[in-house]
Amino acid sequence: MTEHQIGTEGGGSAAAAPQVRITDSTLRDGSHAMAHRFTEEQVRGVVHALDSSGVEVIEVAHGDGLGGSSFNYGFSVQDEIELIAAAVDEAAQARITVLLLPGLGTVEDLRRAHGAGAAVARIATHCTEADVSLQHFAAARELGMETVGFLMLSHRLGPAELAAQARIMVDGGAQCMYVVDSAGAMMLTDAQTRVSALVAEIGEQAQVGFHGHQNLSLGVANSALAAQNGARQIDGALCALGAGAGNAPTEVLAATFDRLGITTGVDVHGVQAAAQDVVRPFLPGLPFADRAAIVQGHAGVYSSFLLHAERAADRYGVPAHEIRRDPH
Ligand SMILES: CC[C@H](O)CC(=O)C(=O)O
Ligand SMILES: [Mn+2]
Repeated sequence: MTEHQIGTEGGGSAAAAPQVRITDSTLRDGSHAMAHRFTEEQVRGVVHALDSSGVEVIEVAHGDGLGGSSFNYGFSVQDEIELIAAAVDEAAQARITVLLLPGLGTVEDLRRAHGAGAAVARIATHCTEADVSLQHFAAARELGMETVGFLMLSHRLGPAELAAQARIMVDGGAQCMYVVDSAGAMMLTDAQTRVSALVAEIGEQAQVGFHGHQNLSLGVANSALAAQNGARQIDGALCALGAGAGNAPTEVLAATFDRLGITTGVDVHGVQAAAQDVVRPFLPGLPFADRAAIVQGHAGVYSSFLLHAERAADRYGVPAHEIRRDPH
C-alpha cells in the first residue's frame, strides 16, 4: 500500500474523521435528467433523507450550474436560489454546495447563492481552461466559502497536463481538485493515473476528488479506484440521477466503500432508503446506459448533451445515437 491508499488495512477507528467525503449531486447533476424541473418539495425531501443519513455535502443548482436556467440550457421550473434556501433550511448537519461555470454563472450569482446559505463553491471549467476560474475562486474565498475545482471532460487531457491545470486552480484558491469524468469515458487506469497525478502535484496543499458517470458502467469502479489512489472527495447521486447514463449512485458508493473498508460516515441503509423511497417515486425514468449514452461514453461526448440530443431526435426524427455519432 502507498501512503495514499486506504481501506481495511489502512485502519480508521470509529471516532476518526471519514476517509472519504461523499458529495451528493442528485439535486444538481440529477437536474439534467429531470429536465431542470425540481420542485421545492422534492428538494426538501431529498435533502432531509441525505442529511439524516450523514451525507455531509449536498449540491443544489440548475444542472448546468448557477445561472444555467436559460433558453439555451433549459429553464428551471423553480428559481435555484429559492431551492438552495429551502435545502439550507432543511439540512440539520449537511452543508449545501453550488456549482458555477464561469461565463454561464457570474460572481453575482455566487454571492446570491452564498446569501441563501450555500457554504461550498464548486467552480467548473473545461479541463484545459482552469485560468478562467481565478476571479471566481477569489470571490468564493472572500465570501468565506469552501472551494472546490472541477476539471470537466478530464479524459481529454493526459495525467501530467491535467495536474498542471489543477495546479492553476489550487494557486487561485481551490481547496480540492476534482478529476471529472463528464462523459463516463474513463477506463479504470484513466481514473487511477489522473487521480495519482493530481495527488502528486497538489496533495500537499489541497485534496483530490472524483466525479464519475455511468455511460460505460464504470462510475463506481472508477470512484473506488480514485479513493484507493488518494481521492478524498467522491461524488454520487441517488438512483444514479444525472446527465448521460447518470452518476455513480450514492447508495452503491456507500455500500461499496463500506465493503472496501473505506469510511464515509454515511449510513448505508439510510441512503438506500433515500434512493428507493424518496427519489425513485418522482423519477421520469431510471437513468440507463441506453444506446445514445453508450455512444457518448465510447466517443467521450459530454453527458449533459444527451437531453438536447434526445429533444433534437424527437423533433427531426433522427435517432439520438446518430446525432452523437461515434468516430471509433
Ligand atoms: C454543465 C456542468 C456539468 O454537468 C458538470 C458535470 O457534472 C460534469 O462535467 O460531469
Ligand atoms: Mn456530471
